[in-house]
Amino acid sequence: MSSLSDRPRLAVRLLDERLRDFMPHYSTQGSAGMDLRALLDAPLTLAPGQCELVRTGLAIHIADPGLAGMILPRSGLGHKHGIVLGNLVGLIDSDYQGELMISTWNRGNAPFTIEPLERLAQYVLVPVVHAELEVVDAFDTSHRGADPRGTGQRGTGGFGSSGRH
Ligand SMILES: O=c1ccn([C@H]2C[C@H](O)[C@@H](COP(=O)(O)OP(=O)(O)OP(=O)(O)O)O2)c(=O)[nH]1
Ligand SMILES: [Mg+2]
Repeated sequence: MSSLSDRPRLAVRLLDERLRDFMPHYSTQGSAGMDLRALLDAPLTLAPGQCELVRTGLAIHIADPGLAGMILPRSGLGHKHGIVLGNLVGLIDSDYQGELMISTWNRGNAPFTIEPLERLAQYVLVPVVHAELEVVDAFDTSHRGADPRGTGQRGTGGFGSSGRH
């Protein structure tokens, strides 16, 4: 487990004073994400199929290109109420300095009301590796991997090429 001092320190701007009492945090020692709250002045009802961009009131400048942020749905809202993300996953660039916005989509079949400052989604910090693309004429043939039972070849097979069972 990383000690507090080992953790990357991210600069955060609070774009609304209400956030001062509602800073995102890891709710347990093992939490992967910090919940993001809906910065709303009044309850927002999303009709089935409706998608709205919801403010968080937070700008987080990650700065380190070896890191990125991800905005992910909360499983309870997604599974029980159909409240997920209009972009499915939000990817936050390390050089983004704007407000974190949550594209909130009611994919369910009943209206759902989001309350001001309700925890709406979660923010996960992830490592990123930048690649250099090198153009080649052909690839060495690829195999399924180190598993000795994996006798087949992958090659260009995909999209279910290995069957279902
Ligand atoms: O759910 C999201 C997704 C993105 N962003 C912000 C941060 C991110 O760094 C920026 C751009 O996101 P992305 O690259 O996914 O969107 P784009 O449509 O490619 O926009 P751009 O042309 O600005 O890159 O928008 C959010 O606030 N919430
Ligand atoms: Mg982009």
